[in-house]
Amino acid sequence: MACCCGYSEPIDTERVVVVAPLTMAAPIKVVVTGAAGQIAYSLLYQIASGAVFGPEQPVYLHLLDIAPMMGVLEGVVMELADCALPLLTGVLPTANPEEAFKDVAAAFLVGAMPRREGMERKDLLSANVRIFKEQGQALDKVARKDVKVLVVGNPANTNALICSKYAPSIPKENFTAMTRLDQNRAQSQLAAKIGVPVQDVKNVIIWGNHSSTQFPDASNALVKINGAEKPVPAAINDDEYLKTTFVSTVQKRGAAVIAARKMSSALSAAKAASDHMRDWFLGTGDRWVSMGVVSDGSYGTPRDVVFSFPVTVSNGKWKIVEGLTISDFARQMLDNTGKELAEEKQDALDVCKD
Ligand SMILES: NC(=O)C1=CN([C@@H]2O[C@H](COP(=O)(O)OP(=O)(O)OC[C@H]3O[C@@H](n4cnc5c(N)ncnc54)[C@H](O)[C@@H]3O)[C@@H](O)[C@H]2O)C=CC1
Ligand SMILES: O=C([O-])CC(=O)C(=O)O
Repeated sequence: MACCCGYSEPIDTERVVVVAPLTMAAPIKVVVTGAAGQIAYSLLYQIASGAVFGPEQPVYLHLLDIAPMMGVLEGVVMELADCALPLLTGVLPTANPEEAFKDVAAAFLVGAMPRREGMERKDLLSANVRIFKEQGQALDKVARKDVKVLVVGNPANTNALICSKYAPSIPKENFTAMTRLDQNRAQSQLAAKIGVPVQDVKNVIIWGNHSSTQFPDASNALVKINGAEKPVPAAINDDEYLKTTFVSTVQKRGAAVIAARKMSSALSAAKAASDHMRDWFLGTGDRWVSMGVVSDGSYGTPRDVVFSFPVTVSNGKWKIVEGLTISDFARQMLDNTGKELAEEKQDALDVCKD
């Protein structure tokens, strides 16, 4: 029950020095890498404004980038101050991973080279995977053991796997890769096709790799039409579309944005990163979301690669949705993306040997 001064309980002013309203939790430390880059420029505001960890959770932001970007990062720090955000209790800009990861509860690993037109994301592997080896080692040394790590930098699934491998003291379940942008793209395509608001479509799945082999799967998706829930395949009534145009549009959306913008998706990537981490911290209810997680072999997928599955989240723990029927078409798609992930893993391990 709130009392007249706005605090949740009456305060004994003899004993307590109040520096923040008692309804506020203690601040959590959150790191964003690649903090001087494109995605971070949209993401930082979302984190600091309360959209990710909730309107009652203050955050202390650790911003990591490489030494030559410290000047640019200074400008970002100025802008964060100029936002005058009540939940932002402090900012630490740094080029030192061990300083950046110290005691963090959440890590957005964005910093990595983006692809240019004509490249596949796995072409970034040799350049980027070493970053995730080094950052895994730093997380292992200094982060909280319950840190939730979201890898955004490409190739995201394999980078997340490598990061986890080099942070053996942190549970594997705490490392995830972002396929939420693909999920959001898929949901948006389906909503437009059916002619409903995007929030009325749910349970579309992204299986596998955040690459052009991913399988956007609408076979279990539901849509609300005139207040009643209906399977998406019945609402669209065009299996050929769902197996071809829908799949390839989502698979190639990143490349389409690069062709148009000459730079890769950033606004939508930041929104997806916020969605992913918010759902991981605050839960999903019975809604399914897609996350790249270390595979336990569910649905006949290769073990020990970071594979995107449908999950639900409660109490900060994700759980793979079980018992879905896999059609022959889906089987082929899952096998194909799983094979690519197994190959990427081998390539990444070879790079990390040096
Ligand atoms: N998983 C997904 O759905 C998506 C992933 N991406 C990927 O996210 C990554 C970042 O994209 P943008 O922000 O657009 O790139 P950007 O080039 O604008 O920014 C990247 C930043 O990372 C920094 N950086 C490089 N090495 C670093 C290191 N070792 N430690 C810390 N920072 C480092 C760079 O200096 C730069 O400031 C790319 O790999 C891109 O392909 C982009 C969109 C969606
Ligand atoms: O396409 C890219 O390189 C960036 C990305 O991962 C995406 O937009 O999905």
